[in-house]
Amino acid sequence: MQTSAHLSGKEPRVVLSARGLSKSFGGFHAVKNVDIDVLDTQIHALIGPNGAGKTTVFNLLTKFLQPSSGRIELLGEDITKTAPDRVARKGLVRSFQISAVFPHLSVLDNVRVALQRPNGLATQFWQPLSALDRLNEQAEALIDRVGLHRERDAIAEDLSYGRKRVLEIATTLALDPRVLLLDEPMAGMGLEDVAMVAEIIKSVARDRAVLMVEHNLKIVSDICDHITVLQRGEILAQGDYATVSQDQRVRIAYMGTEEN
Ligand SMILES: Nc1ncnc2c1ncn2[C@@H]1O[C@H](COP(=O)(O)OP(=O)(O)OP(=O)(O)O)[C@@H](O)[C@H]1O
Repeated sequence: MQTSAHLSGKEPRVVLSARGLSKSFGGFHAVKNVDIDVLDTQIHALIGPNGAGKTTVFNLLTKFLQPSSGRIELLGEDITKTAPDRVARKGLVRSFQISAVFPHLSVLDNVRVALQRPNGLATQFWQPLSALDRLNEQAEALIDRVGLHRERDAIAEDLSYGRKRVLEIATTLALDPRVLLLDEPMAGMGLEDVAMVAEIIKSVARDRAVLMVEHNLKIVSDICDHITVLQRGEILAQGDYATVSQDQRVRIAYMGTEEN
């Protein structure tokens, strides 16, 4: 796939990297010696069978878990020992599950509340929602960007599952992350919502990096520039889809067959 950076002839730079990342739970090595580079303007997929260590890698990168060993850098800065809230403020943001959306607020109000944070209004949460009116223009632009304009005034809990996930992505984008981590963003969606979210992810990756855990290989092949395959906590293969899908070890480990 041609990213905007490729088209402009500029090599995308590494914005998030890990070296020798490992995590043990008791004597069990859930993640072993993982090296990963996430590049700006690229969509990077983390795939692998159940229990491969994908969620643990996400938790390590966002510092929800402290690594047993290894080093993590965000925008060239060592964040190995940085607390998760500071990592988020530095621009590495994970899209949370639907619980992050306020169910009784409208789509517009959810986005306006999310926009408070980058605008330094976080301590004014107790004020009436009308205090957020100056964020309306920005909120409308974000709502348009993710294609929720028709649902602008709908109450979040009345949205379909797919639209709730889109709203969740919008509230995460309100923080303007440099690196966006998405955990199975299309899980449980119908085909129409999958196609829409794929387009949203491609669009948001034009000016940031996206790292996503994804089980659906069709989605991975359609939108991801780079793929890291994990198995039993270790990297089995890395590269573009053509490279990893031709790898015999990936075929056996991930698909359980050398065929296809
Ligand atoms: N807190 C924990 N304590 C003990 N073992 C854990 C813990 N968290 C994860 N594990 C184990 O580490 C391994 C990797 O789990 P992880 O959830 O990272 O895999 P995954 O690739 O995300 O799997 P799935 O696709 O099923 O979500 C699994 O064997 C899991 O049981």
